[in-house]
Amino acid sequence: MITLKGLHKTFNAKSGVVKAVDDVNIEIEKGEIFGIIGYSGAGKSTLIRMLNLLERPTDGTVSIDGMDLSRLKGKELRKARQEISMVFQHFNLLWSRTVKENIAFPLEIAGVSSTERKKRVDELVKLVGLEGRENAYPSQLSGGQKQRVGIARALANNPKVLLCDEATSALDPKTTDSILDLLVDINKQLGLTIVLITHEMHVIRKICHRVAVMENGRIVEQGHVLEVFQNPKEDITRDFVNQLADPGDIHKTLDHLAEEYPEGKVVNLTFVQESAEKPLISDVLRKFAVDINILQGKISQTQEGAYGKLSVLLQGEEKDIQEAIAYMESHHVGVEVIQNA
Ligand SMILES: Nc1ncnc2c1ncn2[C@@H]1O[C@H](COP(=O)(O)OP(=O)(O)OP(=O)(O)O)[C@@H](O)[C@H]1O
Repeated sequence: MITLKGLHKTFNAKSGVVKAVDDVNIEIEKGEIFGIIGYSGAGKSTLIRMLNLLERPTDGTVSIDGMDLSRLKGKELRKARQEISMVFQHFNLLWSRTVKENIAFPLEIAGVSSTERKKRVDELVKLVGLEGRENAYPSQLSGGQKQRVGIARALANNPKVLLCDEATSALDPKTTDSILDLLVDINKQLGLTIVLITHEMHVIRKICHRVAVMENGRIVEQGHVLEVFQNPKEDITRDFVNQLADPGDIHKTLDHLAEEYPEGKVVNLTFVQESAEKPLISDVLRKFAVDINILQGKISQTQEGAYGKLSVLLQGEEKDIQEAIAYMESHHVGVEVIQNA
């Protein structure tokens, strides 16, 4: 549905030429939630702004449903843009307008009659869960409610694509989750294609079907979320995946264990889908002469199934440990020896 081909954007800054986006090629399917993750300065904002031509590519094409946006100008471009809406990190609401007046704004611009507008605003208020707050001003709303207004406004003209520019970065974790749940609901109910940019792997884990990792303007890795989580190829991707493990004091624990059990092996196990739901640890304990000490673990859901990470200390003869590791690998569990004491 969305095809980005050979996309480049260079800026002539005072400090010299900046390649903000460098040869990006992505194909996004209809109805999919596609996430682009990267650190600050990676080029995410520039890339997402090229999807609705807020930023014009220096080179390459952006096509939506086969239509090359980069060729459109004036009226045609404005019309095409109605199909590609955007939600912003800092909401970008009109502070002197109430919730319903903010949501009605894009309908006014599109020339929708006042009766139709009222009907549509009522639907949207319900859709985003803002009943009872219609007449409030943005300053009277919580961050999550403000973003709900932003989402309702973005959906007003029935777009085909919703672009989310760090839509939850200004929100606390609980509110972030409620907004992410809302985006999943909308994606399912309306079959809307969602493209989001973020620096948080939690956002990718919770709602995306596929992910692209961006570094220095380039997409260095992309794929289905669970595949990328289980088998990250690039160092930067591994760093992002490790955000999910919440290591806390794990390094201190590892040092301590290394001293106490010099014959042990600390390993990170990664489980996805079915392997996350099987009693693998008890199987290993039954079949092999090893002891397992669980150091930390977490299991969470993605759009495509369960994803679990477990750090354990394996103790026993080297041969038995190796056999246990081979057994786990043969059951589609990722095994990474993180410390060879
Ligand atoms: N209008 C501009 N003029 C000059 N340089 C720019 C411009 N916009 C972006 N850049 C540069 O392009 C690079 C990518 O910026 P971009 O904002 O797209 O990254 P990002 O991944 O979205 O980071 P952040 O989350 O911090 O916004 C940076 O080096 C930035 O300084």
